Amino acid sequence: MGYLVKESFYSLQGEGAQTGRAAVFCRFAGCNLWSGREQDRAWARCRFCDTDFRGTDGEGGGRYPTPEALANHLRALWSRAADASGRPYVVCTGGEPLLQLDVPLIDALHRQGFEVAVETNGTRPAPPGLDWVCVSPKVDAPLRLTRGDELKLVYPQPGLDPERFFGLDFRYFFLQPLDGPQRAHNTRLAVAYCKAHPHWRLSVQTHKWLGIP
Ligand SMILES: C[S@@+](CC[C@H](N)C(=O)[O-])C[C@H]1O[C@@H](n2cnc3c(N)ncnc32)[C@H](O)[C@@H]1O
Ligand SMILES: Nc1nc2[nH]cc(C(=O)O)c2c(=O)[nH]1
Ligand code: SF4
Ligand SMILES: [Mg+2]
Repeated sequence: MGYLVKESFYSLQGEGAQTGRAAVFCRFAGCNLWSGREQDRAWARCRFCDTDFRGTDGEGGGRYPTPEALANHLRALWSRAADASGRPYVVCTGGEPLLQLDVPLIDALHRQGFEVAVETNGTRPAPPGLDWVCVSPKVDAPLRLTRGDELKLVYPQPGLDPERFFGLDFRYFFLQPLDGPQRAHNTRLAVAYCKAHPHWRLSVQTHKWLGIP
């Protein structure tokens, strides 16, 4: 079967606690909360997605038949651009990466020297061995992954009170303004929330401002 990847690229982590860090991004195809088709968005369980994750037609996308094939490809993206001064860092995202990311792939990425991060909606348990886990809960989906490094909540989500998450086992708690037509308004709401509840920090999607992938 192999791993279905929409695209892969080298950039800077734009969001959360690792913002500004050089990273290879591996965007897996497919998600369990939305088909990725615009005509399905209105009744999807996650309706605000800012990402095209359908198919394998993006740059560096494709079907990678083995863990080694994908890990080698991602390491080549790193080595082509980075010197030896920093630890190779890969961010597995999507779509929903935990539909595909498994222990053999994590092991292959570690053998290539990578620190392995994941961006997940938290509806599936995480395989062991991940070095950085970012969970981004969605109001209409069950949260099964209740520990990790950062919890990054898109805000606001009507019916979802951030304080519901605050007892969970994470090192950082971020609010990320919901991007879309109301982004400016949502950013003001998130800023106000972080000022009133200082255990929350603001996560700005810096790559969108910088115009980088
Ligand atoms: C495209 S998702 C892929 C990973 C995973 N499926 C998830 O939802 O966490 C990557 C990150 O972008 C966030 N995101 C998606 N759409 C967004 C939007 N319209 N505004 C702000 N953040 C958004 C997600 O919540 C998640 O933290
Ligand atoms: N630069 C950059 N940082 C990111 N952090 C999370 C991303 C994602 O789409 O999961 C993302 C992305 O697409 N680009
Ligand atoms: S769970 Fe993540 S990838 Fe899936 S639709 Fe929502 S934001 Fe997009
Ligand atoms: Mg993104």
